[in-house]
Amino acid sequence: MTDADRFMTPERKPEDIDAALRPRSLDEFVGQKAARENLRVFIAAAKSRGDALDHVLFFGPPGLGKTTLAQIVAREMGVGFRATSGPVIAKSGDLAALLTNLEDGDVLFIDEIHRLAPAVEEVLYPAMEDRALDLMIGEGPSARSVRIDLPRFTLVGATTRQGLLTTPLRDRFGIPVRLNFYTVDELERVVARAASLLDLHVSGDGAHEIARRSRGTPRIAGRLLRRVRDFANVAGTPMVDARAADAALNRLEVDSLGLDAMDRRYLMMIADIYRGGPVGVETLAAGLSEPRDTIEEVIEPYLIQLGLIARTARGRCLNAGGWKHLGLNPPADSQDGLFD
Ligand SMILES: Nc1ncnc2c1ncn2[C@@H]1O[C@H](COP(=O)(O)OP(=O)(O)OP(=O)(O)O)[C@@H](O)[C@H]1O
Ligand SMILES: [Mg+2]
Repeated sequence: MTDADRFMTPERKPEDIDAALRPRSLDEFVGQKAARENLRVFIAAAKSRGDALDHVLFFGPPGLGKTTLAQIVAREMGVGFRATSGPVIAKSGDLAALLTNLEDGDVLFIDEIHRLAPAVEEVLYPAMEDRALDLMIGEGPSARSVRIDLPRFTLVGATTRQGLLTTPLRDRFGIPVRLNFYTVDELERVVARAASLLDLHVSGDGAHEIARRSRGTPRIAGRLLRRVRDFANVAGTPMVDARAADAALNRLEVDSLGLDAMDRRYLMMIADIYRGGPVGVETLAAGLSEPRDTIEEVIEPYLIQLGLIARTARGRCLNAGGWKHLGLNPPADSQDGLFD
């Protein structure tokens, strides 16, 4: 199974017709309370000064609302929104063109900002710091550098890999915002809101069931809700309650913790072949035929959040909760159980 086939991956898929469910204001945005309240203050302050908002960096696992918040920032500031992404900007000239075409106050959103080419990144430094562009005119001995002033703008960067950002780039963001996995309560509200937008009747316990199996991720909650709706439509169920949701999610092979077949294969590999670990991530990647990045960015964060596995210096280990979830006992000589 490749990642593209995974139903529970928090990564974007074409079928997530996200736009309809995307909250459009800070008030509609559920969860991430600290981030939301801080943004509200910074936006109000910038507006009262008549200034552009300082540059913002959103980082955290896929599907938690980085792009959504970037759009909200522009809307709340009442400015234009231009979007691009790191790998798309091939040459420094492309970025220069984007920057010079901004209108006063605009938000420039760069998704996957950790994937900017180094030469392109160099252009961003003076742009972010001094609102200026340093261009080289001519070649050889007659070459000279000219400085062009840029309109005021806010750079909003998003990344799932904050650790891969270079220090000079990271330091130029005045407002770094970490997004965390959502609580079940918060996801219940995400599900209820999405259900009403989709005109679907979901009971409180139905929303709870979907929420607790959504891997802490609103994108997955939206996706599960759509699939549950399909089952409900075909079965003619007028109201999705916990039983209907549970039946649909079981058919999708999403287990009681929201783990799918890929997660269980990952856990089983550590349990079965490596007796609970430690085992290196490269070894797991080879064994599962998955890229290391997918394992580290997509599979592991939620398993760690649930306390099923631990990342240690010597490799990945299954915790007592991981053994329990698999319905297995750790081997008698295992060190595990000591650490959780
Ligand atoms: N706080 C929230 N409340 C309600 N819905 C949300 C919230 N955050 C995200 N969503 C929904 O989840 C989906 C994914 O959000 P978004 O695209 O912003 O994630 P992302 O962090 O940018 O993901 P990626 O890293 O893959 O780009 C969207 O459909 C959005 O409607
Ligand atoms: Mg995004």
